[in-house]
Amino acid sequence: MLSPFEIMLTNTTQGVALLDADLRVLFGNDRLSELLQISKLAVGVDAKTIAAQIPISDQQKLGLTNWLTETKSLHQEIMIGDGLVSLAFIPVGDGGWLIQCEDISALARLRKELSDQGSLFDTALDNMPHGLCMFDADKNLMLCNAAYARLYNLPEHLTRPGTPLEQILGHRVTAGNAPVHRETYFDVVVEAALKGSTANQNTLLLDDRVIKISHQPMDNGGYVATHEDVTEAVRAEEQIKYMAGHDPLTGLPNRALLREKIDRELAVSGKTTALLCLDLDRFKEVNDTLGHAVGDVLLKAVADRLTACLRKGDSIARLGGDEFVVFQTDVESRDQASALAQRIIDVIDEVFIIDGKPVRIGVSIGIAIAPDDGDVAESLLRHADTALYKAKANGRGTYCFFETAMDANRQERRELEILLQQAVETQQFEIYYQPQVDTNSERVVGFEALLRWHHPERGIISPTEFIPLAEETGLIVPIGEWVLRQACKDAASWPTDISVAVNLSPVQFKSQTLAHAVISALSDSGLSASRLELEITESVLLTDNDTALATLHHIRSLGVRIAMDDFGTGYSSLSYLRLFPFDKIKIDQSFIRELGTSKDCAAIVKAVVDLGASLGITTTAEGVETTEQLSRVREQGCGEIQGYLFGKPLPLSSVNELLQRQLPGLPDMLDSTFRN
Ligand SMILES: Nc1nc2c(ncn2[C@@H]2O[C@@H]3COP(=O)(O)O[C@H]4[C@@H](O)[C@H](n5cnc6c(=O)[nH]c(N)nc65)O[C@@H]4COP(=O)(O)O[C@H]3[C@H]2O)c(=O)[nH]1
Repeated sequence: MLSPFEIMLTNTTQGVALLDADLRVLFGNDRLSELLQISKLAVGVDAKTIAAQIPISDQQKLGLTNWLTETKSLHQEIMIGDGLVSLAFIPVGDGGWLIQCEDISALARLRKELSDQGSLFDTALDNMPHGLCMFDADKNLMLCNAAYARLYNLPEHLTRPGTPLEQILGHRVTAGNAPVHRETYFDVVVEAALKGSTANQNTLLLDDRVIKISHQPMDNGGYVATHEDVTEAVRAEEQIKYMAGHDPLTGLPNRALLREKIDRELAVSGKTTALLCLDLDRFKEVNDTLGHAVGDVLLKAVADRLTACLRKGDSIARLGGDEFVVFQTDVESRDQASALAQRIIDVIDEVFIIDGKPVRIGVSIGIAIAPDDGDVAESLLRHADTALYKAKANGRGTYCFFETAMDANRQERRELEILLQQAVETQQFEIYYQPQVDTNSERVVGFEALLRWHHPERGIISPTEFIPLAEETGLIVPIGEWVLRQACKDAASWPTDISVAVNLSPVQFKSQTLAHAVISALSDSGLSASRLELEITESVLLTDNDTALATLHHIRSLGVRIAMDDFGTGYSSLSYLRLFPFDKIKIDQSFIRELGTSKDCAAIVKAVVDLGASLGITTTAEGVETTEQLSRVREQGCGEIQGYLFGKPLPLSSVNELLQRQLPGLPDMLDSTFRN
């Protein structure tokens, strides 16, 4: 009969055995045999015999036997088969021993899981690109990862849990990577985090790095923080911001930044300020002839000279191309703005030496005064630009203040620009032809094509009004090509001894398509090249001389004649006669008008005619209106005449009519119908 004690030991889930002082079994339950995977325990068996049966390695067995020999209390975990058991050897009162064995496989699994998780967590933490640290409520380090240590170059002993924040900071101060404003950072941000406030901020370090630090309070009264080196991102952002507000070539602020500055200034100061809009004169010529690289160097040099003209508080910007703006603050009177404008004109007028070559440009300036001409950047800029337009029209190299009346003119010009664009699209043009007459025979030998714009509401608009605009906007290129094609087509239907003269704008020479347009107009119309005459003014040869001359030679080689128009009105008409073999000189009507009154004019006309004769060039007198002028130019020896006396510019239908009347053998067919 088993005692209650034996019943309890027999049925417990633990393996249990009682040994006497000689380590012989007094009692052992089946659970112990099961856990140790040995045969049932018999009373009196020696513990060492039992140990020898346990299926463990010999080394483990030896360890166990040694321990039994030493008879010391022991608590050990042993792997037996797939399971883990905990084995305890506990002394009991009379020198005997209690063996207690428990299956701890489940606990081991749990431990393993935990340890796996722990190492996973450690791996994740140490492989995080950002630094992470946790501090407790007493500002002692709880943990930090490798990135945190790397970020601040912390030695290993300062990354151990328990390290005070003060020590870490002390090291960082010495290493030169503490926050620049460390009092603010530690006293304000860290203290706030310890009091439970979330914080997120970029912190500038002494070594110029920017660290994005996020603090999150924890339940234990401490905080967890992530530290990320965002130096590159912040620098890139700063760079982008800088680029958005600056001109990359000169480094000057751009329009957007200047507008911001002006608006800020105007909103607070209430003082008089001046806005000067600058446009470089002849810059395009430099760019076209010397190349963009020289143009760029010139713009930088201009920026430097302009900057040197400014006082403290003034600002400058480049709006693009050759346009600059100067904002002059604290202007006591208009004179101060005038003085600055004149100073700028003078310094830009001085020769620039670029790549060892002298380069001369100039500058035109439009000035708007705030608050009189506008109290926001937008309107000031617009008005200064309007004044600039006027300054350029006044002859460049000057400055001009904005006046209210200018706005209306500008508006009108803008409207005309839109209308002109529409005119090109809907073909509102017509060519009128003005007869050119042989002085001796008084017979028509050709016609000059003169463009007319029929606007549906405004009626006929004069070419003197729209040609300059067409040149500025570049519309002269399609318009000019149309004139060329149409004039050749019309002339092809006239008698073969009648030629047609077409005006060419300097802008057309820049388009590179001019020679091709001439060839195609001739071949499409079937007009012989010798019946086409192209009239150019000396301004064609003023800029980019070589390209224009090459185009002219190309066109002349086709058999087309080239005439110099408005001769005498430019500065160097005579010198251009040496540059190119012109076929005709057209003496400007201003000389003809004064033939009767000015001796000088008569002398000039005579000299030009003689010069033409010696060079084998025909001379045409333009603007002959009276019989007196006719007899004088005839006396001087002009070969051809053009003017209201012989006929005003006529529509094509009237030209055909006129030509029909001019039958061979009849000297003067220009009757009054065509003269008025
Ligand atoms: N007072 C007076 N004037 C006379 C007399 N005889 C001719 N005229 C005018 O003088 C201008 C002569 O043409 P231009 O000097 O080439 O000057 C032309 C020319 O530079 C330009 N133009 C006209 N058509 C074209 C064109 O198709 N292309 C280009 N690029 N320019 C053109 O517009 C200018 C003005 O043309 P229009 O108004 O037709 O004015 C014409 C003509 O009508 C006269 O006896 N007395």
